[in-house]
Amino acid sequence: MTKIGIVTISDRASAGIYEDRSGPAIIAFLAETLVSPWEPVARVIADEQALIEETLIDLADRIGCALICTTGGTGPAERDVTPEATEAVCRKMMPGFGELMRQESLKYVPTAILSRQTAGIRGASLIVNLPGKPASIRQCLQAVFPAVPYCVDLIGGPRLETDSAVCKAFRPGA
Ligand SMILES: Nc1ncnc2c1ncn2[C@@H]1O[C@H](COP(=O)(O)OP(=O)(O)OP(=O)(O)O)[C@@H](O)[C@H]1O
Ligand SMILES: Nc1nc2c(c(=O)[nH]1)N[C@H]1C(S)=C(S)[C@@H](COP(=O)(O)O)O[C@H]1N2
Repeated sequence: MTKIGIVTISDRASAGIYEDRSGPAIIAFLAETLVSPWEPVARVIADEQALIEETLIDLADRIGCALICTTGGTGPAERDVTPEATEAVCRKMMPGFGELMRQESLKYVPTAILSRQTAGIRGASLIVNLPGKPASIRQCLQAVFPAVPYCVDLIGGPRLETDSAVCKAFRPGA
């Protein structure tokens, strides 16, 4: 069964100060979008670079997640280090994901440019950063998801199938 990692990176959600709503929003989006069998592996952690790196490595190398979505820690504040952790564990960066997500987010909030969200490849795992705000999840994933299944194909991951009424995955030549 295809495993998908969901990592909420928030000091306050991980301390129980507020309930994590962004991790569940990622799971809800994937449940609506994917028709091939998959299983979420969710983690809620603090904004600590070493811990983020450890979690991403565990989900990619030990659990074997085809896709890992993070939420939170992408902004300019001192403790926002998710993009640094992502870059540290990835062999290849995929800057187009961040570019498209910021462009799309700008339709909703003028602060979209404050997110340094990016994406990258570690082994056969695609890691995608999302902002922390629960509402940003759908806005960002809807924009990039058409390219996700083909990206996962190209890195040797499992074949992800989407419900074309919700998200039309694009595979060149298919
Ligand atoms: N995982 C989440 N679940 C629910 N609400 C969230 C989550 N992450 C962020 N928010 C909301 O968005 C607001 C702004 O998020 P902010 O960028 O401060 O989050 P963060 O950096 O992920 O969290 P923290 O500062 O606790 O580490 C928060 O005050 C909260 O209302
Ligand atoms: N779609 C969308 N993108 C968004 C936002 C949002 O509400 N919706 N918030 C912005 C804000 S206010 C910040 S500070 C940055 C970084 O958020 P993070 O540190 O929680 O990841 O994401 C930005 N991108």
